[in-house]
Amino acid sequence: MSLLIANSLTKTYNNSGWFRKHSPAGKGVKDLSFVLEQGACLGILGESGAGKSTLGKIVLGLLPPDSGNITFNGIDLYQSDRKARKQWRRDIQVVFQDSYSAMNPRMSIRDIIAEPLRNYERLSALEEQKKVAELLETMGLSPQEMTKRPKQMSGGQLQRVNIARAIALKPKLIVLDEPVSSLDMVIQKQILIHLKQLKEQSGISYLFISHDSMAVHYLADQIAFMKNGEFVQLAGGSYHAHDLLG
Ligand SMILES: Nc1ncnc2c1ncn2[C@@H]1O[C@H](COP(=O)(O)OP(=O)(O)OP(=O)(O)O)[C@@H](O)[C@H]1O
Repeated sequence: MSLLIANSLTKTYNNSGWFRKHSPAGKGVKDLSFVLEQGACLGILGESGAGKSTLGKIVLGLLPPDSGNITFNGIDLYQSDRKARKQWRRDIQVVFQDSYSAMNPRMSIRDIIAEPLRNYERLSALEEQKKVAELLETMGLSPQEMTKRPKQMSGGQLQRVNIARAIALKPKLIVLDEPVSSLDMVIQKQILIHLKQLKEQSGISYLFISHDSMAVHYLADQIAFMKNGEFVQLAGGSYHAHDLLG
C-alpha cells in the first residue's frame, strides 16, 4: 500500500480580507495528484508563490482542501476519527525553514527534543536522557548539547535539533518545508547528507518542499515542478553525492 496518496487536491484562498487586497484572488493549489511510497522522497520544486507550502499544510492536516482527498496509510486525513488522527499526528512530522522560531527559546535542547516523547511515550527520566542523547548523536551533535538553550547554538545546529525532534517518534513521513534555505552552503550540504542517510537507514519518507533545484535533485527520488498552484512536470531525481559536493 502506498504511504501517501493525493487525489486532485484543490484549495483556493478567499482573498476578501483587507490585508490580502493587493494579492491576486483565487491563489492556492489546483488539481494536485501524486503518490508517495514508504522510504521515498518526493521533491516539490517551485518559485515563491507556486503553492508549495499550501500543499505542505494540506499534507500536515492543517488546511482542508476545498475538493479532492488525501490518504495516509489508507486513512483519509480529513475524514478520520480521533484515534486515527492521533496516530497520523505522530506518524507525520514537519521541519520548517526557520529553526529558531520553531522552538521555545526558554526550553533546553533536551526539553525541546523530548517534547514529542513526553506527549506520546512514558519514559523514565533516564530513558528519556538516553534517547535524547542518541537522537543528538544521530544528527551529528554531542549529547552534551542537551543542556544548552537555543540562543547558545548556531542555525545549523538548531536545524539538526529540529530534525532530531522530528524523528524522535520514528515517524513514517517528514514534511521538510525549505529545511536548509536559511543556512550557508556548507551547512546545507551537511544537513542534506544527514537527511539522505536517515532516509536510507530508517526507511522514512520525505515530502521535500524547496525552491532550490540542487537540493531537491540531491534528496528526491521523484520531483514535481509547481507553477501557479499546479504540477507542470514530474521527473526523476537522485543526483549523486558528488554532484552536490562539487
Ligand atoms: N492565507 C492565505 N490567504 C490568501 N492567499 C494565500 C494565503 N497563503 C498563501 N496564499 C497565496 O497562495 C499562493 C501560494 O502560496 P504558498 O505559500 O503556498 O506558495 P509557496 O510556493 O510556498 O511560496 P513561498 O516559497 O514564498 O512560501 C500565493 O499566491 C499566496 O499569495
